[in-house]
Formats: sequence, structure tokens, C-alpha cells
Amino acid sequence: MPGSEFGQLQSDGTRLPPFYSPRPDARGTSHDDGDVEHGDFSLSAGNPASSNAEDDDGASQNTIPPASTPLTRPPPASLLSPAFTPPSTPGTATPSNAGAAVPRGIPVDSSIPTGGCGTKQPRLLETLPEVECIVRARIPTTTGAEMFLHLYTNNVDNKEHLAIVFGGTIRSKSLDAVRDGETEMDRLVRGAYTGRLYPGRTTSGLSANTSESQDALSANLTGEDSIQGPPLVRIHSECYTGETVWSARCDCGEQLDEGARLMSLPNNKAGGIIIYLRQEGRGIGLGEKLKAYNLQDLGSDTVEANLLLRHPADARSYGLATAMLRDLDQKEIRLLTNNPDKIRAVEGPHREIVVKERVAMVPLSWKGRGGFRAPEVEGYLKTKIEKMGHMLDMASLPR
Ligand SMILES: Nc1nc2c(ncn2[C@@H]2O[C@H](COP(=O)(O)OP(=O)(O)OP(=O)(O)O)[C@@H](O)[C@H]2O)c(=O)[nH]1
Repeated sequence: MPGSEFGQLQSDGTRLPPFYSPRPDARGTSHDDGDVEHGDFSLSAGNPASSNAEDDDGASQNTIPPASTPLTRPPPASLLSPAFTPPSTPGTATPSNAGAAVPRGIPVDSSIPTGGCGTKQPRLLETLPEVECIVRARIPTTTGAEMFLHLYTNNVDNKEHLAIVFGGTIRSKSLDAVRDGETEMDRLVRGAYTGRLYPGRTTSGLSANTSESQDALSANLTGEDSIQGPPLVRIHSECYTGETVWSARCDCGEQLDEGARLMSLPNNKAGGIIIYLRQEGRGIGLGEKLKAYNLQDLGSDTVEANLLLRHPADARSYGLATAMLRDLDQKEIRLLTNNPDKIRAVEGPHREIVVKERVAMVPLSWKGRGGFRAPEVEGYLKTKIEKMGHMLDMASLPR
């Protein structure tokens, strides 16, 4: 960690990296999450992506996955644990937002060129990958927000892709499916239960006589817990540097935290899902991304650095995200992104998922809500806008 100019001084005297979550508003005013997209975005249908980026993006969407691994086979012992250990957990500085509105989205219709996600059509594989949620657990976070972490296996790679689920109404079909020969304890341990776990619980379903089931019943009757519209979704690609080792070259850590914060807002009754895909460095892997960083220090931008290393500008695909969202029983979503390619790609080859709205991700520092400023992240965002067609208006960057 760099020196003392970095980090927020906490009440217990320790310093936390300031990079991820919004700092509390120094003026003590409450934030209004309803203004997320106020004038900050252009919805131009014209896509300013360079020809390089266009060619490479198109190619990347068509990446053929490696040979299938049957879902029935147990995951290999070599499965790596996620490096997802953000130093600041979701929702820091949320208390002042307790009553804040759910962020407004911009209507999207990817079936028409003027629908708000550019004109590029990614070439997608005809069939979605198969995914299976093998375990789910409740994660109370340090801010009081709670989420359920779902770990998925699939038939195209050996990575542990994750769904971070906010709200109690979103469930995984593959997790809930009954497995041959399993006991009630097996179901409890792999997270295929309803309601909450407590010491001594022996059944995975809600039994009619517990006070918990009565609470659930009355919540449903009063509509307190009923689903209200499509959930907020973020499709997030792994970024070890930005999420774990405090890199100021990108805003990935801040985006992850901000997505989680918005999904945890009490007024967000529709729930939220962060699909956390293990495609580090836009799919080129951490080693190659570190080489790209060195090329950036030598004068290349993020797209040029990838191309110099003979990688596409963006080597990611989103079929796994589409399949995971379908497994979580979603059809329509509100997507937190500035990336037009992501909107079309996550919808899948047959629009298995429909993005109804895009919710813009404006860097927090641009809105005067904390965040961080650095020449590197400004270069990163500028390249996204100028070469990759991201729907973010650099002109609104405060000088
Ligand atoms: N190759 C490369 N990858 C980077 C660099 N900086 C960040 N990344 C990766 O870029 C990806 C960021 O992706 P996302 O957070 O999904 O964001 P996005 O696709 O840019 O679009 P949004 O949804 O608008 O945030 C992660 O996989 C990061 O590891 C870089 O300099 N070079």
C-alpha cells in the first residue's frame, strides 16, 4: 500500500483503502440515488468504437469454448477459490441512503438500432452453456446488508463463477432440484433450504407451524416481499488488481461495491444479482493483463496493449451469465452497465434474457460522491468511451 495520503481514517484509527465504496458525504447531506443518470450519459446510437475494437469484439463473442465437461462429473479438486476479497464490503456509507430511491434506468430495446445499445451484433453461440449451482450460503456483510453467494459449475470451463444475490425472492432452480439419495441435512448444508438456518433445524422446507413460516406467509399476504419488476443486475468480470490490490488503473472495485450498494437499498424490492464471471483482464488472464499494464506504462492505451500482446481488445463472452440468470429464473432485467456489447451479449442467442433498462454506472468521483481520481483511471475510461463505445460522457468529468 502506498503512503498515508491513501486511505480513510476510521474511528478505530485504522486506515481503509478509499478506492471502492463511496465515502460518507462530508457535508452530511443524504444522497439521492434517483439521479444516477442525470445528464451524465449520451444515448447516441452511433458507436464510436474503432475498427480494431469492433473486429476484435465481434471475434471474441464467437469464442468457441473448450470441450464439454459433463455436469454430472464432480468439480475437479483443483478448482481455485475466488480471489474475490474486496477490502471494503458492499454498502459502505449506505446508512444515509436508507430511504434512497432505487436508481432510475434508461429504457433499452436491443432489437432496434436506436434502442440504446449501439449497432453491433455480437455473434453468439447457438446454445447456452449448462450451469449448475452446487452451493449457496448466506453472507452477512459488515454494513448490515445481507446476500446469498451462489457458486456455479458449468460445462465449458473449470472456473467457479458466482452469483451474488440480494433479496429473498430469487432462487436457483438447479440448487433447489432434488438430488438422488440426498438427505435433508445434505440439502441444508448445500444451501437448498427456504427461510433461514438456525441451530437445530432439520428440514430444508418451511414447516407450517414455525413462526418463521408464519412471518413468510404474512409478508406474502401483505405484499411486503413480493417481486416488483425486473431485478437490478450487474454482469461483473473479475479484476484482481482493481478489487483486491487497490489499483487506480480502473474503476472495477468501485463498480462492484456500487452495484452491491444499489441492490441493497431498502427501497429496492425487486432484488439484485451480481453475476461475477472469472474472466480476468477482459478474458486475457492476470498474467497477460500485467504485461498490458507494462505496455500502458510504455505509452499504449488499454486496447492497444491488448492488441500488441496479440489478444482481442475484449476477449470476454457472456453466455455463462445468460445461463446463470435463467437458472435464477430471470427473464427480464435492469442491467447496470455502460457497455453496449454487454447488453446484447447477455441477452443470449434467442433473447433468453431481455434487458428492459440500462442503469448507468457513473464514476463516483464524477458525481462528487467519493470515489477516486487518478490519471490512469481517466485514461482507462477515455479509451472505453473513444474506442469501445461505452455510453459514458467524458465531458461530464470534473476538471
Ligand atoms: N486487458 C485489460 N483488462 C482490464 C484492464 N483494466 C481492467 N480490466 C478488466 O476489465 C474488466 C472490467 O469489466 P467490467 O467491470 O465488466 O466492465 P465493462 O465491461 O468495462 O463495462 P461496465 O459494465 O460498463 O463496467 C475486468 O475483467 C478487468 O479485469 C486493463 O488495463 N487491461
